[in-house]
Amino acid sequence: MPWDPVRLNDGHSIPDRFGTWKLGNGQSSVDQVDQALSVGFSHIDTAQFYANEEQAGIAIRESGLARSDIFVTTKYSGVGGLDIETSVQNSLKKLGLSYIDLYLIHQPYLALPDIPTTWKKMEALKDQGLVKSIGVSNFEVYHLEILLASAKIKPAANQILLHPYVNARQAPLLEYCAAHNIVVEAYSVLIPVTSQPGGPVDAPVNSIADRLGASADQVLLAWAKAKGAVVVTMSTKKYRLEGYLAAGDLLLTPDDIARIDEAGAKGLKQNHAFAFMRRLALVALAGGAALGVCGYLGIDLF
Ligand SMILES: NC(=O)C1=CN([C@@H]2O[C@H](COP(=O)(O)OP(=O)(O)OC[C@H]3O[C@@H](n4cnc5c(N)ncnc54)[C@H](O)[C@@H]3O)[C@@H](O)[C@H]2O)C=CC1
Ligand SMILES: O=CCc1c[nH]c2ccccc12
Repeated sequence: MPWDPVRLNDGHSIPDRFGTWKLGNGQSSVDQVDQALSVGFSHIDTAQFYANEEQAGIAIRESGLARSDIFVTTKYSGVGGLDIETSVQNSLKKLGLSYIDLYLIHQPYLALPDIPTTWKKMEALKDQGLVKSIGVSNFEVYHLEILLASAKIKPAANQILLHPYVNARQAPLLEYCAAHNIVVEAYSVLIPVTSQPGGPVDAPVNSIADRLGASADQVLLAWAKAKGAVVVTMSTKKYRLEGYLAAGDLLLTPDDIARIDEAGAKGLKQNHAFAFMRRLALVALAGGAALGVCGYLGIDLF
């Protein structure tokens, strides 16, 4: 049973998720997107920067799915210093589509010369029918405050980093987005099993996974869903993609979520301590090296 589509503030809906960044591992990008669509994903998340819009377009056409059954997100990433108007036309051409479902500003620093001017350009794309919905990515509360102060059209979504180790830091942003009816899309939700395994989140996630007969990645996806986010994830492996879709059925209890949140917050403190110790070690090393050089050169420091 796939995850339920989420309603955006402009009346459109955003369906099941899949990302396309860093496709590889021997399988062509076309095959990977093809595989995701055949497994049941209907949302392709790409970006100007990912340089795989053409492959995503081929896979969409090869899938034989109706355009209305696929939701395509792409992003203005500032590639080549091109402006938004030229970038969106290039993305449409590469994707082979007449419209994009959701167009995002990839990072706030790309909103040049400023956020209000850039957002006006985004609104014009929607008015022209080139994109159905417009949104942002990696925007923090103060970026959204600037944007909303002059916006005629609210951003439909904000795609942000969200996993248990950044949950506490991102909580005010999640609250702000909820209060303004902006859907949060979460990326890198699986960090505790990909690049930061072995941290305090592992114990609750694994014990919840055992109880539910699920995998750790499924529990993390269900955790992000419970936070109200639409998850953007990916895998080159078919069994993982199927597992991601099945995670839509996992029901975490409030206690499960609290345990993961608490463990995630501990991880942040440990990371600070680790970063401090690493900085201390680097200073000691640099000091030692400087003393050594001075000694070698015969410079008397004391
Ligand atoms: N807007 C933005 O700035 C960003 C957007 N994104 C989007 O989000 C998508 C997903 O981003 P990711 O960081 O890759 O997300 P992710 O945290 O969902 O990780 C996906 C990776 O986890 C691996 N994985 C899954 N289960 C695993 C397990 N049990 N053990 C080890 N590895 C496992 C998968 O094979 C895959 O490579 C991207 O493809 C892109 O579309 C990603 C980063 C930034
Ligand atoms: O999406 C993943 C990488 C990424 C995050 N922000 C930017 C901005 C411009 C290009 C790539 C990215």
